Amino acid sequence: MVKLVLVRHGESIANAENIFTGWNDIGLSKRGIEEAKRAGELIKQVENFNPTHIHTSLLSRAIETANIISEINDILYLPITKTWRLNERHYGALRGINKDKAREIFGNNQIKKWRRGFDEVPPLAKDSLNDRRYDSIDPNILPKAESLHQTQKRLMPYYYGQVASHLLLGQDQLIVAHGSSLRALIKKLEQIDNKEILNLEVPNAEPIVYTMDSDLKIVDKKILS
Ligand SMILES: O=C(O)[C@H](O)COP(=O)(O)O
Repeated sequence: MVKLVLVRHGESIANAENIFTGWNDIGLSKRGIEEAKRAGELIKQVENFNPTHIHTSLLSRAIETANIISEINDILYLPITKTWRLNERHYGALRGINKDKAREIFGNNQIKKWRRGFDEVPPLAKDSLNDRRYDSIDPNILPKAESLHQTQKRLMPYYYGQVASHLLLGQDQLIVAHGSSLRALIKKLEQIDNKEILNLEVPNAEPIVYTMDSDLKIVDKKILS
C-alpha cells in the first residue's frame, strides 16, 4: 500500500476578502498560517506516511503552506518541486473581483457555472501575465483563463509523470495545491462525473489521505480536520 496526501493551502488574504484569485500571487492570512500549522500536525499523525517528494505550485500561498507542513513534519530536507501545472485554475478577467460583486454583475447561475462547472471558461484576461516565474513556459500554452477541464488537462501529465511514477514504486507523495487544481485531480482519481463535480468542495488545509494499492486503485480515503 502507498499513500498520497493532498492539501489545499491555508486561507489566503484574498480568500479572507472573498476575492477571485486564480494565478494572482497572494500570501497566507494570519489564520491561513495557523491552518497550515494545523494541517502539518494532522499529517504528522497519519500512520505509515513517509513521503519521498513534495509537489506544489508556483504560487506563494501553496509554497508557504508546503514549507510550514514540512517544518512541522521534519521533512524540510525532501525534494520539493514547484510547477505551474499545479497552479490554481486561471480565473481570467475575474481575478481581483469580489465574488459577491461578481454575482451582482454576472448573476448567481453564471458565477456558479464558472466556479463549479467542468467546461465553463471564465472571461479571458486581457493580457498574458508578465511574470518571470512563467518565463520558461511556451507562451502559446500559458492560459488567459481556464475551465476546470483545461486545468485538469495541464495538470494530469505532471501527476502521471512525477507523482504516480513514484507511487508505483511504493513511495508516498505529498501535494500541496489549490481548491480547483485539487478538484481537477480528485475528479480524475475518483472518476467523479461532470454533474457530481459541481458539489465537490476542497476546504483550506484539510489533508486528504488516499491509500492506494499497487495498481494505484484507491482503497481508502480520509479527510483530516
Ligand atoms: O482562486 C480562487 O479565487 C480561490 O482559490 C478558489 O476559488 P473558488 O472559491 O471559486 O473555488
